[in-house]
Amino acid sequence: MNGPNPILTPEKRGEDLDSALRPQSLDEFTGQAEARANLKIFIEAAKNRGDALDHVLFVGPPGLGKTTLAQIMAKELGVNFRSTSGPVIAKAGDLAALLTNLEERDVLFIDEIHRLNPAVEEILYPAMEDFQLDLIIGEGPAARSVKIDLSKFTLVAATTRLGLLTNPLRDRFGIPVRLNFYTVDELELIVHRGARLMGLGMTSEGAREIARRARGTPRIAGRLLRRVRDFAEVAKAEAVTAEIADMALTRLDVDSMGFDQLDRRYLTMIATNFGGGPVGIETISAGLSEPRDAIEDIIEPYLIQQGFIQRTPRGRVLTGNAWKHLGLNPPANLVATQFGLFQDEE
Ligand SMILES: Nc1ncnc2c1ncn2[C@@H]1O[C@H](COP(=O)(O)OP(=O)(O)OP(=O)(O)O)[C@@H](O)[C@H]1O
Ligand SMILES: [Mg+2]
Repeated sequence: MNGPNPILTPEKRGEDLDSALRPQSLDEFTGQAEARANLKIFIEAAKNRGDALDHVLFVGPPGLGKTTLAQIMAKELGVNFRSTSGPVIAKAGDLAALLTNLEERDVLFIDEIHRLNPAVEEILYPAMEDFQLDLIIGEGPAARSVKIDLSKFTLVAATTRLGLLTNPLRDRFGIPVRLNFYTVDELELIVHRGARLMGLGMTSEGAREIARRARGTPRIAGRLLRRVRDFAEVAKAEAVTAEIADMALTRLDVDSMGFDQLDRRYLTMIATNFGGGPVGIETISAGLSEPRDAIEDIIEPYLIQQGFIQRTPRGRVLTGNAWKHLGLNPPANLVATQFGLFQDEE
């Protein structure tokens, strides 16, 4: 198999599957403590003032809970939740239709806002700032501009790539929120909660094993949990033990670090074809036959966070951790610099 394993990628596929485990309130939401604490205060304050919450931008890798938090915010604010995504809004008129249908203080969620068409983005600026639409009606000499007042709404947007947002758009969000990979402890709680909701027996060791191998991502934890449940059921086990979890995850090709086949192909290719790097992203993309976006959005953030690769101006470089994990010998110059052999020899 060449492409990413659908169970293991943090990309959203079969979102309906995920939604059963989706937390429904800020208190039910595990992890992201800082973001949660801040949001709680801003929501409380907006509610007390009877005002719309300032616009919120969620930034972070796929599957960390951006959509979930956006839904929770509408619930906690007690307002309607309307949802769309950047690539779906083809023309300015599509966005205008959405905006004019919003009620006072509603939440409009725009996923993948970095993929908004520039003509659409133009009409979003005055909508966000002055709650007004500036529309051009008609074409040529008959064209005229009209202004339409909008309800005071809250735009909640999500992106995996802050760097792809234009500055004027980025500046219009009063509340930027960065989501980080979850700790193993947090994922363990999420696995326990998921197991409880599924009516599945779970030992702490079993939950820990799944949590350790979920790539810091609740969406992956949820998917691994479902597959582990299948194994547990077939084995007629009362509860998921570390052994059952390990057996299931090993079968799914999730290694001890939680890396899947694609992660390992990425690391192995840089090691064996490029001597550990530096190697450019385009070269990696061609070598793996995977789009550059997918590599930058899905594979690399976790490898960087775990200290397996570094992004340098000249390209990606494997660290000592990566060589060790692959069971390969790093080239001599890396040994010298990263393992501090020169100092040792003195
Ligand atoms: N803190 C959490 N606690 C428990 N489950 C969570 C948490 N965050 C996310 N999840 C689970 O992970 C799934 C994915 O979350 P969500 O769809 O919100 O991610 P996302 O950041 O919007 O991803 P994408 O960038 O791909 O849109 C949810 O369906 C939910 O079941
Ligand atoms: Mg989402």
